[in-house]
Amino acid sequence: MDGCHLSRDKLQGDGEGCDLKTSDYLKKYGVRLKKHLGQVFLSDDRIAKRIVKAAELTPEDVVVEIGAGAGTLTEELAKTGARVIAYEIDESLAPILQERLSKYPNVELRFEDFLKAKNVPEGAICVSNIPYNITGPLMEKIIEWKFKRAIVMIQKEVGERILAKPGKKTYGYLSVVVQTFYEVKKLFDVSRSCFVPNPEVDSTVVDLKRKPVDLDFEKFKKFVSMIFAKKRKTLKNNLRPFLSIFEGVDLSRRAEQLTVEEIVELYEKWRRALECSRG
Ligand SMILES: C[S@@+](CC[C@H](N)C(=O)[O-])C[C@H]1O[C@@H](n2cnc3c(N)ncnc32)[C@H](O)[C@@H]1O
Repeated sequence: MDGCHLSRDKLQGDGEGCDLKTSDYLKKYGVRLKKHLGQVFLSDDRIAKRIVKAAELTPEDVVVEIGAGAGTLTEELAKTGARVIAYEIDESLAPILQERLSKYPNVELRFEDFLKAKNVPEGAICVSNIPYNITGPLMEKIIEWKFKRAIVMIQKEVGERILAKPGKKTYGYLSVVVQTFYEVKKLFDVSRSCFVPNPEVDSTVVDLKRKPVDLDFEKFKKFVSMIFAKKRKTLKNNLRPFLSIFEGVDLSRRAEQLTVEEIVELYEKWRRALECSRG
């Protein structure tokens, strides 16, 4: 079959058959890909189209893309008419992005590290194929910037952790932190053969919808790290310095057995007690 095979649940590519636009641009500008920046680029714009379709963008929306790469996804976002702010840390990609995107006045390119970005519009929609080597810190940034929705392509195994329910082996810190702030849904898997170069892993596209939750994120992260510090130990063990706060609470379970709501309830108890003790 020519090109990437499209199926309902999984998009597969056959490498050579995929649209070579991305490779052509890289060749034209002599750009060498940087593994340490997680540079695996979509080589099939049908996947970019499918991601953008799922986002249901309108010209009134503000979209933030983390890691524009060679602009395959950015160009599809631009076509929706939404205001697109695309971050890219690697300035050597500027000639490609400028050639591909200069015809779209609704696109703003920001050549900076998204992890250090200061003026990200709060409450925007994030649509990104994110660099896999920094998925954890980027997910935390997505929460901090209060994106109202985030449609992100991530490594399949990380997707499983984000989507995991209590009692599953993959349920842990990342599942709890993300699911506290977002309703999470899997959209579809993408085969490794749809990227240049082919990564060693498959990908998943997940859809995150912001919940009306207002928590002190820094404190919450600290609490969740603490209860998952020794994953196989009970809450009693992990919360040892604070046992007096939890008198009368059953701490015989492990954090991985608790729902997100139960964890938020314990966190609120802990936070209130610490605030009271400080007067
Ligand atoms: C997985 S590639 C995706 C590229 C493109 N969006 C696509 O789908 O083909 C991730 C991109 O993020 C960029 N990147 C890595 N770390 C970054 C950071 N801290 N801030 C902004 N961009 C970053 C990389 O240079 C790379 O271009």
